[in-house]
Amino acid sequence: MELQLALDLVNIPQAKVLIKEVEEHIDIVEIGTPIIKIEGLKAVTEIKEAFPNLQVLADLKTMDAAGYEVMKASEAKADIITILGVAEDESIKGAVEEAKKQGTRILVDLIAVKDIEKRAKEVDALGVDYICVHTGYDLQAVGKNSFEDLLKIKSVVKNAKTAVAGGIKLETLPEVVKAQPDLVIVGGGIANQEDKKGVAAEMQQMIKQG
Ligand SMILES: O=C([C@H](O)CO)[C@H](O)[C@H](O)COP(=O)(O)O
Repeated sequence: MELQLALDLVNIPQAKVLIKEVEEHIDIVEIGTPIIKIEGLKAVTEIKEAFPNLQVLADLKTMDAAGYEVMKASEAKADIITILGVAEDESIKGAVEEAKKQGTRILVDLIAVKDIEKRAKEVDALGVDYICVHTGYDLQAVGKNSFEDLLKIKSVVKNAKTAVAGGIKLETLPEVVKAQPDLVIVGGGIANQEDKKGVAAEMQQMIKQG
């Protein structure tokens, strides 16, 4: 099981300060969709160059022109790139094909997918690397989480690694760890805490104990 820190509501200099504080306790750093929209793919390049030992995920949430976007994010030094599960199969196939050429990996984000099990099975057959259940900020705001969805995909996904994101905190992490995803994605649960390093260290320990 790996820990990914998601950074969404910061700029590049703020991201660097935050990563420095917790880098020894995380495996992957996510350059979130809002950062990429505001700063561009140079955010991915700058973070990878500053932290070469961390894997960097570019949260593009690609919906179309997938091969092209994966090519550009790979050239910007991303290790993992996200595409939406609601995208067409052709887009997901294009993303997988380009990632193979570039030596990068694809994470499918199932945000807004209605039939989670059906779509997880379909994208698993398309050869993606990770399949992620995700309750976005706007559904978290009305009290939803992804824990049941994680159990659903764990029962059908055969090839890809499973991932979970959306409002995970230190208090809810034990429930997540019990379901044994391959990747746990935490944004505000670390980034918005006073003692970021302490929280990341505790999370890392829980994840390692599995
Ligand atoms: O992907 C995300 C969201 O859609 C905003 O871009 C977040 O990175 C993801 O939800 C993890 O962040 P938290 O929910 O704060 O843990």
